[in-house]
Amino acid sequence: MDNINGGPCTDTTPCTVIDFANFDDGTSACAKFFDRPVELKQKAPHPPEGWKHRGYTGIGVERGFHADKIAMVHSQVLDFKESFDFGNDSEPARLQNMSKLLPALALGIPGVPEGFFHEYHQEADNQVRLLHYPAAPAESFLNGEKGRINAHTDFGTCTVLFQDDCGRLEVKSPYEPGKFISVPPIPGTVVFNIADFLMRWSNDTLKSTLHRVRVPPQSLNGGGIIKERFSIPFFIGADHKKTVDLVSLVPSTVDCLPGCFGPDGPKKYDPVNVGQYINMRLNAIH
Ligand SMILES: O=C(O)CCC(=O)C(=O)O
Ligand SMILES: [Fe+2]
Repeated sequence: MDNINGGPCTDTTPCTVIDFANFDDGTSACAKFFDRPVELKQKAPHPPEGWKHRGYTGIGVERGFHADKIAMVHSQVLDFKESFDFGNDSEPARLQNMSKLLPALALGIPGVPEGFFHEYHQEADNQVRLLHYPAAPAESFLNGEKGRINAHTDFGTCTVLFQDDCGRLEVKSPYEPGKFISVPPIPGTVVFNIADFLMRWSNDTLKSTLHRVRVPPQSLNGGGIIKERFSIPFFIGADHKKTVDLVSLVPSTVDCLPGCFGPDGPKKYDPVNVGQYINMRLNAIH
C-alpha cells in the first residue's frame, strides 16, 4: 500500500479491516484510530489542498461548512471534530461494495434504467471518512464556542452514512422551511443522502439533503459533558478519470439524466466534468 504522498508505506502496524455490515466494528476501528496520539495521526496528514481528500485532519482545521452551497464561508463556530479520509488509491475493489446500491437508486428515478449508474461508477472514486466528535463540556456548545458539523450538503452522487448510538444528526425538513428533523440512529440501518452532483445530474428532480450534527440547546440543561460521537460517511462519487477523454485530455462531461428533462422541464445546467466539479467543491473547504 502507498502512503498518501505517493511513497511506499513504512508503517508495519497491521491494517484494520472495517466490516461495513457491522457498524459496531466500524466504531471500534474509529475509536482505536482516534485514540492514538496526535503526533502519530499527523504522520498521515491531510494535504493542505482540498482536492486530495486523504489523511488525517485535526480538530479545528477544516473550515466549518456553511449552508450556502458553493460559496462556503468560514463559520464562526469551531467544528469540534477530527477525521481521517481514505479512498481508492490502492484497492479500488474494496471500495466498490456500496456502489451496489446504485441500481436501487436508479429504480426510483422514472426513465433511468436499472443499470444506468454502473457505467459512471466503475473507478470507485468513492471516499470514506472516519469521524470523531470528542466529548466536551455542555457549556462549550451552549456558548457557541464549539459545534459538531454545520448544515451542509455532500458533493458527490450520494452518501451512505453510518452513525453510532449518540444521535444528534438532523436533516432539513422537505416540508417546513427552516425546520430540521432529528434522525435518530436505528441499529442495523444506515442513512442514505442524495448529494449535490446527483441533484444537478437529475435537473434538481432529486434534492440533496441538507444535514448537520449539533448539540441542541434544550439537551444541555443538565450541563455536564456531552459524550463523544463516531460516524462513517461513505461518499459515493462518479468516475473522475473516465470523464476526461484520455486521448485528447479534454474533460468529457456528464449531461442531464434521462427522464429528468423534457418540453415541460428543460435542462437547467450545462454538462459538467465530474472531477472538476468535485475538486472545486473540495477546494472550498480546505
Ligand atoms: O457525522 C455525521 O453523522 C455526519 C457527517 C457528515 O455529514 C459529513 O462528513 O459530510
Ligand atoms: Fe455530510
